[in-house]
Amino acid sequence: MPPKLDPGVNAPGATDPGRIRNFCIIAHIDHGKSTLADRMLQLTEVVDARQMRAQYLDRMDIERERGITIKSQAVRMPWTVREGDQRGEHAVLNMIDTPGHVDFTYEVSRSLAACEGAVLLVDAAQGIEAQTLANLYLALENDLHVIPVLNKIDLPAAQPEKFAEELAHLIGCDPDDCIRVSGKTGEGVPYLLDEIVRQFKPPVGDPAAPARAMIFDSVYDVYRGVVTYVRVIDGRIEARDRIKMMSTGATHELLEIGVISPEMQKADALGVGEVGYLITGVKDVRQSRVGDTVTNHGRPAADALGGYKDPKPMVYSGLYPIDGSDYPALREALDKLKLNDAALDYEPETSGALGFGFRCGFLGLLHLEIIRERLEREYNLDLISTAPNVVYRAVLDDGTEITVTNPSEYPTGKIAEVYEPVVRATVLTPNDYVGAVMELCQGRRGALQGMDYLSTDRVELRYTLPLAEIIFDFFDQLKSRTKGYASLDYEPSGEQRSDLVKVDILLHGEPVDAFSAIVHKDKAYNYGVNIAAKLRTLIPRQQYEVPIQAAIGSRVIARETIRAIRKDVLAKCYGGDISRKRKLLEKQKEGKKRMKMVGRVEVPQEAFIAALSTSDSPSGDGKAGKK
Ligand SMILES: Nc1nc2c(ncn2[C@@H]2O[C@H](COP(=O)(O)OP(=O)(O)OP(=O)(O)O)[C@@H](O)[C@H]2O)c(=O)[nH]1
Repeated sequence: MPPKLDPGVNAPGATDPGRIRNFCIIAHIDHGKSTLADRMLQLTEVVDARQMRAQYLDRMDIERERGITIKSQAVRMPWTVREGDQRGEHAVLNMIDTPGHVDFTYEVSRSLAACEGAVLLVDAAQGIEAQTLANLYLALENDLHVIPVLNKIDLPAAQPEKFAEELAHLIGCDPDDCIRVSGKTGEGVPYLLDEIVRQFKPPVGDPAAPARAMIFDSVYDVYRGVVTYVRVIDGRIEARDRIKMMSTGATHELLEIGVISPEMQKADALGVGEVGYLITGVKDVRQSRVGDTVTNHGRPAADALGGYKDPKPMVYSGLYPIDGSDYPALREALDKLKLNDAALDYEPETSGALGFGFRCGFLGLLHLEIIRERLEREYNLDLISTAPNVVYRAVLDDGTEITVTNPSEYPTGKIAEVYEPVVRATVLTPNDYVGAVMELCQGRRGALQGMDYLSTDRVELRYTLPLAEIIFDFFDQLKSRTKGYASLDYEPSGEQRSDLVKVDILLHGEPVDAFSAIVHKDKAYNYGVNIAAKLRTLIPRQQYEVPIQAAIGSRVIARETIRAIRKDVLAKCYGGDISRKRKLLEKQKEGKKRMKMVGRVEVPQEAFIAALSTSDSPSGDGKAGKK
């Protein structure tokens, strides 16, 4: 690829900040962010038509297949204004791609903090959705200038006039200020690039001050170690500097710095307002954390930039290899994934039912799914994951506080108070489904905080909901009750005191740790009945009667019984050859090996997998599984 960077005034490290525009594109999922980014890469000639492939910036296979962006990237694009009074002006655009999913809100907020402007992209056939709003609020909180853009105007179903009204109403501008584009055909995109130069402010910073750069992403590369993406706020970072991470004080030798356009290109320095990458040879993204400030070791800045937060897992789940001998392989795979994922947290745990595994912490359900899929796909592991749970804080009678990340470790008795995490959720729905949405949220212990009409047929509902109630099938339920029209976004919003209990499931009097769940008192009965009924259909009959009980402490709340059978494999075999009998007995023994012994009960591993893999949630409104 020929370098497209102007070696003169626009060279990295020598660029006048006045020419730079740092921006991001924010949009609801599927509103066409990646497609628009592709068109921009092409129009600015950073990628030529021959090399263009769809979603150029989404590098991970899983991302490409699912069409979602997980990791943000930054691309430097030269652009010469084509029209208007600034015609002919050379600019350097840094497009910072932000992840689109709620699990990664913190990463989104850091990417936004690296920009001066945001292109708010809305599908002209769909209109505003929940994530459009959530992202807009985040952009406004970060003081970004917002350019409203309606995308997909080439679609016959597009209604740009209608949605321009809605969008203008939302951000308080004139409907004519909404730029209309098609990321697919490229229509309107050059004009949008011109407007980016015109409307967004160039970065400001003190070139003479000690260097300060904010990390907005860091990724692990097998060949190069950790690649850290930064935006320089003040001063200058030179290729041979020794740098210091301000949150930990760790120092590193710089091996390389440069910009992405759209592949890595080495540079001598990065100056005020510039966006680029650093490589130091560290092998673990934890040493180069999103939100941290990089400064010069020899001449350090006095204060770090604000906004740094440690990533905190919100959802926990146990991951167990189906084949116990894969345990070391699972450990190795997790160690590798951790290098690239500062938010992944795990520690070994043992389950009576599932054997050796790991308790893993994730940012949310999508994060869990991605990690699980990568483990299965990239490392060839077959895994069972236990039902995800949130983190509870329990205060005991004697005032001790404990954090519970695993329901089976929930203390029995002596609990004074329990707190569970809550989220602030925004649901956008057409008018007709308001009732259905409210019913769902109420059923999940939601508290209505407010309701606004965005237009005559679109309503924004704001709820606080326990996180535990939405991590299972809330989104699926929302979609099915609104025929797919409602959209959801949420963000953590502290914790609340709740009436929670632990429900244990006992097989033949022995608790099965993998099925313990912490649920609201009112839903405990449903959960118990559902799981007991499901297990009854999944566990084969044994030589003796096996009770399945659901219990809170020592109080049994539900019971099912697996009736006894007496299977005499030799029954049909009277007389005859002894070797035939032996063969039958051997065969029976083989079959028994595949069972797991849980206490005195033999449970086929498939029963666990089946019982854990349905969408039935501890919120208790799922139906018992059928065989
Ligand atoms: N007709 C038409 N389709 C478009 C246009 N832009 C995007 N699409 C289609 O819309 C779908 C979603 O586009 P993406 O670019 O993947 O959307 P995205 O916002 O990046 O999605 P996420 O990365 O999942 O957030 C794809 O099938 C695109 O082909 C457009 O201007 N016109």
